[in-house]
Amino acid sequence: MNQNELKKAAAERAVSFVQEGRVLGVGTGSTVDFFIDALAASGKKVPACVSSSVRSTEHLERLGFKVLDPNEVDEIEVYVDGADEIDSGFHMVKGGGGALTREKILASLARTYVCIADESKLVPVFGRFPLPVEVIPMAVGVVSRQLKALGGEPKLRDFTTDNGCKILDVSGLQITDPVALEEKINQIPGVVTVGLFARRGADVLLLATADGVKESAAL
Ligand SMILES: O=C[C@H](O)[C@H](O)[C@H](O)COP(=O)(O)O
Repeated sequence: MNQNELKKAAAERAVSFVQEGRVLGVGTGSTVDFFIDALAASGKKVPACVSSSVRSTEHLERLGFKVLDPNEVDEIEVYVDGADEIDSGFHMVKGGGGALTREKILASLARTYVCIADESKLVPVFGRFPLPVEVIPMAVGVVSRQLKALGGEPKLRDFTTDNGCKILDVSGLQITDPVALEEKINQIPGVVTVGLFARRGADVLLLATADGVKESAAL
């Protein structure tokens, strides 16, 4: 199976976690695109979704789903999203698609976070994928200097987020304590969100491997 087939397999398995009659949280990315298609094909009755990006909202609406503003929702039963890297503690690096801030907001509203990924995303230690940091545009310079002081090499992505902000992709960081680093980077003035999801990681991991989709729950 190639990587897209694995992503699709994980996405299709996630449909079984969707609770009919409850608002569903939907993340962003190529794996989530497969999930949205699989959900539509399943015929499951979802009264409404909340989405972490314009891209996913448009995809959902095209397939006939109602999408609510998160301000209209107090809690999401299940949130389905992908990851760029995930470790054995179900912490994640996210933001390859630039949707990290809205993803973190939806994750905070969710009772159950279901992460869907192919096996290449499971890592012993974060760092292979550059860490995305969403930044207020006028703070790109100052935040870059602070990230360099932490040992990182920030690179400005040629991209503007749905929130009108910029993204610094930071390589070279030693991410041995994801919870501590998430807090530290979030405290830099000008940072909107760091793409480390450590304080609130996933609850369920659906990891697609050559031997099938492996399902595990956080301890
Ligand atoms: O901003 C995007 C998200 O964090 C995605 O969940 C992440 O980049 C994984 O994307 P993909 O499913 O395309 O590998």
